[in-house]
Amino acid sequence: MAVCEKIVENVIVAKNRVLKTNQYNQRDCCSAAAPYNHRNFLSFHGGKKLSFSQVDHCMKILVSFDRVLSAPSTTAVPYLEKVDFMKLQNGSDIRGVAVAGVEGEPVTLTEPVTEAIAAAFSAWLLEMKRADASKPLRVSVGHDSRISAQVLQDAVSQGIAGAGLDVVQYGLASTPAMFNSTLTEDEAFLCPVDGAIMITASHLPYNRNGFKFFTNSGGLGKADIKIILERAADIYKSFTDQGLMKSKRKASESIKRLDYMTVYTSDLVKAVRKAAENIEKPLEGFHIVVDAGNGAGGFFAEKVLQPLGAITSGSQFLEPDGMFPNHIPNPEDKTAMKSITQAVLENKADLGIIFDTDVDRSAAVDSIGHEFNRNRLIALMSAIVLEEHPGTTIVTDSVTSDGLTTFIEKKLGGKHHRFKRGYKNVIDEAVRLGVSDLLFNSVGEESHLAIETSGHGALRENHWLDDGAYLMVKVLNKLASARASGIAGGSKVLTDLVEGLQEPGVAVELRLKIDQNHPDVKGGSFREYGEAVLQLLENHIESDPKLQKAPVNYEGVRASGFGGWFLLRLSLHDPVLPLNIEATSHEDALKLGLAVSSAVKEFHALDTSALDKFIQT
Ligand SMILES: O=P(O)(O)OC[C@H]1O[C@H](O)[C@H](O)[C@@H](O)[C@@H]1O
Repeated sequence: MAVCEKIVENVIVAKNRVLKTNQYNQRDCCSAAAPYNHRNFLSFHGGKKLSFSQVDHCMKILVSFDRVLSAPSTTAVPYLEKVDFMKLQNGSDIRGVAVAGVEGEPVTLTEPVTEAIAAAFSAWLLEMKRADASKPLRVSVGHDSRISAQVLQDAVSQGIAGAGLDVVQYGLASTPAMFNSTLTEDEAFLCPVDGAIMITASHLPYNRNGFKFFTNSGGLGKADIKIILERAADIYKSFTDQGLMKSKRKASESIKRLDYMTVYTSDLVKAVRKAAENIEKPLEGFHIVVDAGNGAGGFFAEKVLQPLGAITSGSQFLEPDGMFPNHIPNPEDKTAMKSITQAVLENKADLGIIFDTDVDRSAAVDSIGHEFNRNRLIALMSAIVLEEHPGTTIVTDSVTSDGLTTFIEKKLGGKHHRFKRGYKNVIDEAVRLGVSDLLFNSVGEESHLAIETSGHGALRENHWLDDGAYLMVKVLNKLASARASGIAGGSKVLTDLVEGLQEPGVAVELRLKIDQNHPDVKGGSFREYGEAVLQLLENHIESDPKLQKAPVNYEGVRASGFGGWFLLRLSLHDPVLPLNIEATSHEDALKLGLAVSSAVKEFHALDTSALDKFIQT
């Protein structure tokens, strides 16, 4: 165990160095949170995974070390570090670094920060629901498979309990299940809850984490997240040792734990059975492999597919592992798609299904290895939805292909509304189209599907819930109903649905970074700088007869030419201008790349190396 002694020594040195921030954890070393922090830290100390017995041995030493250090103070908490809460906003989510050890990425999502955010959400919820004191509001808390999940779950629970609300912990859960818990009517499961918090950073690396918030009206938007973070900053400043201990005590006395995923998964099972005229096992005999990428989606094989009769052997990476040792859990990721495709082919399966870490994104693979992700997933879902709702509008993100528009409009008879990037933007737009209320600036246009190339998708029939698992339920319904009506051939029915979709020979996304420290940007914002780049590009297009500006476009600059198109836009979150290019041939894609390159060359704070490299190949 010499290795443990060395590690413990390192941990103690590290803990001493960061004692100021760590005192939060050491207020009560006997709580569940303190040893868990160590387990978390130890398990991944130095980037190497230790065995369970090594971790246990180190834990014993460290817990006694904590006993010596912990001496609860009754004064204010001067050791809490200054935090820029607004930097934690990531569109309609909150994201930060929750695990130390990656160079240049200091921890921003500490436990006190997390507790303050949860307390701020609780205060926001109390106002929204205009709650009276007679019946405390309930908030459900779930998490994905990240290694920081337990620590943050404890801190979130303390924030909620400290604000006087009831906490219901679901443990490992999916993001859509958390939203669903605000809609489920089942008092035995303490549902519906008034608010839900999902602890996740989706497909981001292991050291990150974050929060998504829901009420029965859906996920919170940007404006509400801003309000919550502003309030969290005030709460954080006013923390006292006594107050923090009180919230911890309240949480330990009042937390309830429930297996809500059983309710959610049985809803999915019921949805497939209902579509199959109440056959108990409509997927009997189908061989379907699932790839959960070691995220939270492993439940789909055992709790959805198997009860429906499917064979799931060959499914992979179902067990949660927050280090994501096999591939990034993200259907947009090429390696991830290659992995599930290989699993389908090796197992001679009928279908493959892949999820991201928190199961709000998904994709599929047919029996011969064709991928249904990005434009092909949208085409497939559009075909399914347009059979049910002829003529309906399909709302998608901005990076969808021209071929998809032709497919939806000419082959399927629907309308393609290409909107902005961002799943929340896409869903909100689909809702806005359908609401017949002038106040919402509605156009009274029917839409049943809002979907992104990222694999996020929401259906009107499912409360506009952004749910990768429900998208796959629709795919399963199609498989089952085709067989019930005598069509053999397994997933060929799906492949046939997307026949005629024109696919580009070349499709790339190049991400051009804006250097915020460059003298050209200093003093201004990267957004302003990015807007200036886009403006100049637009002027270039107008003076170039070989390029045509897209007549309708909601973000960035999109133009057609050379048998293809490009879109340059500002990233939703980062100081980056993502450039998407699609063309029939590599030469044409290069011409499009060159057009962008020559337009933006004067912008010295824009790192065009990815584009330069593309052009040179
Ligand atoms: O604008 P980008 O940096 O390309 O990021 C855009 C993406 O950000 C997040 O991952 C959201 O979950 C996606 O809905 C969105 O499409």
